[in-house]
Amino acid sequence: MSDLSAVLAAKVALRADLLARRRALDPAARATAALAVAQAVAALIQTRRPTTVAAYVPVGNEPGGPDLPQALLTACMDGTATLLLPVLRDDLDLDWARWSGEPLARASRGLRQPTGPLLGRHAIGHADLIITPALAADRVGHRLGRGGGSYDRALIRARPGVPIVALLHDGELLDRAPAEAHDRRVTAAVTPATGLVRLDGALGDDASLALG
Ligand SMILES: Nc1nc2c(c(=O)[nH]1)N(C=O)[C@@H](CNc1ccc(C(=O)N[C@@H](CCC(=O)O)C(=O)O)cc1)CN2
Ligand SMILES: Nc1ncnc2c1ncn2[C@@H]1O[C@H](COP(=O)(O)OP(=O)(O)OP(=O)(O)O)[C@@H](O)[C@H]1O
Repeated sequence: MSDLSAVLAAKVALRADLLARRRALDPAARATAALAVAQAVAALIQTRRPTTVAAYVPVGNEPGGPDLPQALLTACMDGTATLLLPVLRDDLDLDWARWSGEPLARASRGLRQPTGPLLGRHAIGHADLIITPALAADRVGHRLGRGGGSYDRALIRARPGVPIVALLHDGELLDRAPAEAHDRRVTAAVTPATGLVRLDGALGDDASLALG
């Protein structure tokens, strides 16, 4: 097997394992974990006082839970920051819309999305704090997503040096995760047990990895 197909196979196996573990989470523990993650991200917004936050709407068993956008909006409104949420394009790239609390619309893949005017793929470049979904991340910031490559594309447009924070369940911050050249790294993770963890294994390697 070539190195590349070994990495792809490792990603497929790890995704299946992580999704199965998420399905097995006890609902009460999941709700407690969601609250801990949402509170840690809200606290990060209150400390850093960003002007624009790009976040996401958790679906299914994803960390942060379904009420994450409202918790982040409340934290943003304290400091009058703008909250952007993703709108999945047909090509799996991400567009963005501002969200101020209006009802979210049901979309493909179980997603819930904002319905306001689309701001374009480059709107993520205005964010000074980016919150991403992930199935896992490792200590140097490699992020494993669902496999569409949406965030690999979107994060290329992030402003250099902006904190990029992946939200995880306990046990999803790994020592090492399989990674390919196109994988965009995150600079930090939040888990229910640890709160914010800086992933600085590649500091000095790329200024965009700094948590700031
Ligand atoms: N909440 C969230 N939004 C996101 C992502 C994500 O991973 N999570 N994405 C990351 O790139 C993009 C969308 N890509 C996605 C790819 C696959 C599935 C998916 O497998 N959905 C399940 C249903 C959800 C569940 O219950 O877990 C499905 O279709 O069976 C969802 C989103 C942009 N927005
Ligand atoms: N910059 C890019 N432009 C176009 N396609 C890309 C880019 N980056 C990654 N891809 C494609 O996306 C696919 C999935 O990549 P990968 O397995 O890293 O997704 P992921 O990060 O787990 O998913 P997601 O970001 O959607 O959560 C790959 O086939 C890859 O070729």
